[in-house]
Amino acid sequence: MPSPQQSRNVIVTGAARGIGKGIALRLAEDGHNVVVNDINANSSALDGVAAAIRDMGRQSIAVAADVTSENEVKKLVHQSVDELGCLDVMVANAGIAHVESLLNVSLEDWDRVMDVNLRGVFLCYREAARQMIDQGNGGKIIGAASIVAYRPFALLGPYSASKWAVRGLTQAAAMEWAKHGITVNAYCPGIVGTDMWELIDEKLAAEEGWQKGEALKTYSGSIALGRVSVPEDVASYVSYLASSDSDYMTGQSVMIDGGIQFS
Ligand SMILES: NC(=O)C1=CN([C@@H]2O[C@H](COP(=O)(O)OP(=O)(O)OC[C@H]3O[C@@H](n4cnc5c(N)ncnc54)[C@H](O)[C@@H]3O)[C@@H](O)[C@H]2O)C=CC1
Ligand SMILES: CC(=O)C(C)=O
Repeated sequence: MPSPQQSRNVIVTGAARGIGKGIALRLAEDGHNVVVNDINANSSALDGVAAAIRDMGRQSIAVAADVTSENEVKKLVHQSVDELGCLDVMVANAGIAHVESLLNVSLEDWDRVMDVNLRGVFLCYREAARQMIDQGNGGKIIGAASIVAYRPFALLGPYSASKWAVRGLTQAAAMEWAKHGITVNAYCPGIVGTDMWELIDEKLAAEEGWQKGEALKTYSGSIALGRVSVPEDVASYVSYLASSDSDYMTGQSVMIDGGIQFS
């Protein structure tokens, strides 16, 4: 008989909306205390997520921080530990998309995507690991990759490269931190109906001369299970990664895409 899950203290970045919000609410339902983070621009939405978690009887605070800033990520971790007592699980979810032909991608856009999707994940992984190693009880570090970490989408070149790199970073971190009892895994969603896909659809339409909605329809045609994903699909898998049921799993980036990619 499996033992009941113990309550853990968790940080979820990019949690004001979309997949991050879905993960934060699911982990709170699982009985965990959740610090929710997002960049400043989303602070009232973020406050709403923290309030919803407190309404479930868990502890939660909203901490605005830009994951690309070393100082702000350090403060996010310290503030979370001050509030909750320790950190058991880090979910480095924040990410941005950029749709453009590689021939036209500027260095500024390249850097912006890499800064949020790779540097941001690295900073969250590293600061969480430092805290967990100090605590001496292990921990769980979880990052946002994507199916494009296995097979890129054309016109999402820098984004695909950043997610491919998150997969590599996740493997390296798993190798280095296993001796501290820390597992490191990533989730690879497919096509999730969030604001990010609204933007991708709009930009792909502009690049390809398509109608609004056509890109989403075209790409979602390849989903074996026949529907676009919702944040809760991804959150169920992250719930497993945050639980003791996944204790023997590390360094993996697993697709949760309804059957788009088959590796
Ligand atoms: N929507 C999809 O189909 C897929 C999404 N993903 C990944 O899942 C993660 C979440 O995606 P969605 O919820 O769809 O995106 P979203 O765009 O709906 O939400 C992302 C959140 O991250 C926040 N954020 C952006 N930059 C930040 C920064 N510098 N610091 C802190 N927060 C920041 C945004 O304000 C936003 O609230 C991303 O890493 C994304 O790349 C992966 C595969 C598919
Ligand atoms: C946004 C994203 O990662 C995909 C594959 O849609």
